[in-house]
Amino acid sequence: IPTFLQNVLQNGISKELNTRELEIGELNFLHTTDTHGWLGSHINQANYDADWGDFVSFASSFKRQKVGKSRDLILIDTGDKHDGNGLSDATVPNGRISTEIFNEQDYDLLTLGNHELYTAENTILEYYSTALSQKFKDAYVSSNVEFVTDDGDLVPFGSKYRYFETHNQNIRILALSFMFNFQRTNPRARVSPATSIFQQDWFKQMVKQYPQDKVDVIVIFGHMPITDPEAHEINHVHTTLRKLYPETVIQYFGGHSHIRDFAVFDERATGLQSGRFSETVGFLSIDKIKSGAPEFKRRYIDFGKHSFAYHSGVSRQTKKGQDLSLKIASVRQELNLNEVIGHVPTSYYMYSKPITSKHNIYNLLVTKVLPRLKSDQTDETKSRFIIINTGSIRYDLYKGNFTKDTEFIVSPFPNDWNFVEVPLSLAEGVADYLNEGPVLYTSMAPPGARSRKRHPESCPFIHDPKLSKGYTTRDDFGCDGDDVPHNTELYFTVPNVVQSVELKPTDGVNVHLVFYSFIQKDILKALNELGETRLSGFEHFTDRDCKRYGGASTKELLKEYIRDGE
Ligand SMILES: Nc1nc2c(ncn2[C@@H]2O[C@H](COP(=O)(O)O)[C@@H](O)[C@H]2O)c(=O)[nH]1
Ligand SMILES: [Zn+2]
Ligand SMILES: [Zn+2]
Repeated sequence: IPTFLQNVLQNGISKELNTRELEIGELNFLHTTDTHGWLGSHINQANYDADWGDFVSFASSFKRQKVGKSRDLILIDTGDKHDGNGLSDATVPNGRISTEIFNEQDYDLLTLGNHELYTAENTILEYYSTALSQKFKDAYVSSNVEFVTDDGDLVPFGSKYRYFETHNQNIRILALSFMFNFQRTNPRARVSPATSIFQQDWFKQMVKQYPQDKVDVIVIFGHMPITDPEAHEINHVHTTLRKLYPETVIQYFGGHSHIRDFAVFDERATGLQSGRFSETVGFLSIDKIKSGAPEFKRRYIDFGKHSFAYHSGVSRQTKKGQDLSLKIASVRQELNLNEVIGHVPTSYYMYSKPITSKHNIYNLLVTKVLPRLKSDQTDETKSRFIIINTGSIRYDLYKGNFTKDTEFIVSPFPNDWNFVEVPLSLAEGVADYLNEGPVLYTSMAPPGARSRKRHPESCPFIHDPKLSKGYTTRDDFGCDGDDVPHNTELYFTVPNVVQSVELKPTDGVNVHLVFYSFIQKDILKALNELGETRLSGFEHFTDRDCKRYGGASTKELLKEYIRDGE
């Protein structure tokens, strides 16, 4: 048999033989988060070859074939539904068409992420098209985010909580949803710190109406990391809830940090997080709910046709799923997402290669792409430092066609360039300051860059020719969470910012410090802290000193670089 066929046979068979089962219990959950517009599958990664039509088919077939009528299933999503893929970002406003596709999934509980809060148009779209929709008006919960109406009134963003009984076993569920303490909302929304809601009247009333003896499971789902080494927000929430409901099973579903994660909070409470970009469907089951000794099982399902067929026992799509896949394909055509702009000669990675490697995407940007930036506002005779936050890059750049979709996938944010003229002695210290100092105002690194180090020991290194690269997740239950075993991928740490430096033989001592408007507050903070320690009689820089630099976005510069070839 030809080698390629041997590989397919081996891989296919080994995948079947090695796929870890879902341990179905009394109460079961499927969870997605941080999908960021990835509803059309991953063309460059076979592990994740399912689209949203496949996922809609899977949920329905899994519920019918595996969960059945004697047990219950709850579908949950925890936000961040655009910014990162052409299907969402190539429309105005972004998410206009992808929201309709996303909402075809029959979620029982859903909420928003911080990416629904950066711009007013996204917030308004999310509120009216999903939170208030006929389909989701009972399912949409946000306990600490409020919407600002046209008249300036603050109203709940969906329901503050949801109390319901499951369809088959009448398990009594009390659901609340929290956004992390996100402080960059646009004027059409307000986020209150999660723990502040415990003092609010509606919450006290809810506890009175639904005390412990009226609730079997509390579900806390939201755009908040399950593991939060810096702020411990979810742990503070758990401490208060456990005081109010000392015996009740509490199940958390988190998001935002883009990792597969599972945490044990206590003997009756666990938390699950299900990755990013439709690479994962999180599965969780709870058994012996009323026994006082509940049993939790978790699984991270590769968002792929093999996994969906394996776990549901059905390989054919439902009619609804099939129609949705056809719609996704036609929307991709309509938006020209397959239009080839150039060819990427080799892959460039965010995490899998060290920042010094020419196969690291940040290395590519600072050495080849950012120096192409041309200002349309000022001269370029001065030396210049161009600083970007690494979180502005969202995905590896794979060898092969660079399409219109690739632009949005790799660098979706608009990112205007600003600059400030500063002494060289300050400019040369800013990047190190931002990389070594505390997180100032903006989380600048890519999501998940910090959380990967949660468990000091990682899982045993796997390198098996029969397996493909993919997630090998270590969590509080160990290293068997992923449904398909994969070869270990290396992860190298990513700094908060990277910079390109162009020193020119000019007589002046001042240089141009160029940066994204998105991180202006952090840049000014760094400059002023450095100025105070390094320069006597130093006067603080302010927003007034920052000017528009103009020029093409990183997305445009990268496209031009690829189109022009090496
Ligand atoms: N340069 C920019 N970076 C941005 C922008 N919006 C977000 N980000 C970065 O993304 C992550 C947060 O992503 P999430 O999916 O986990 O919410 C964070 O690192 C931000 O720095 C932007 O407009 N420009
Ligand atoms: Zn996200
Ligand atoms: Zn987020």
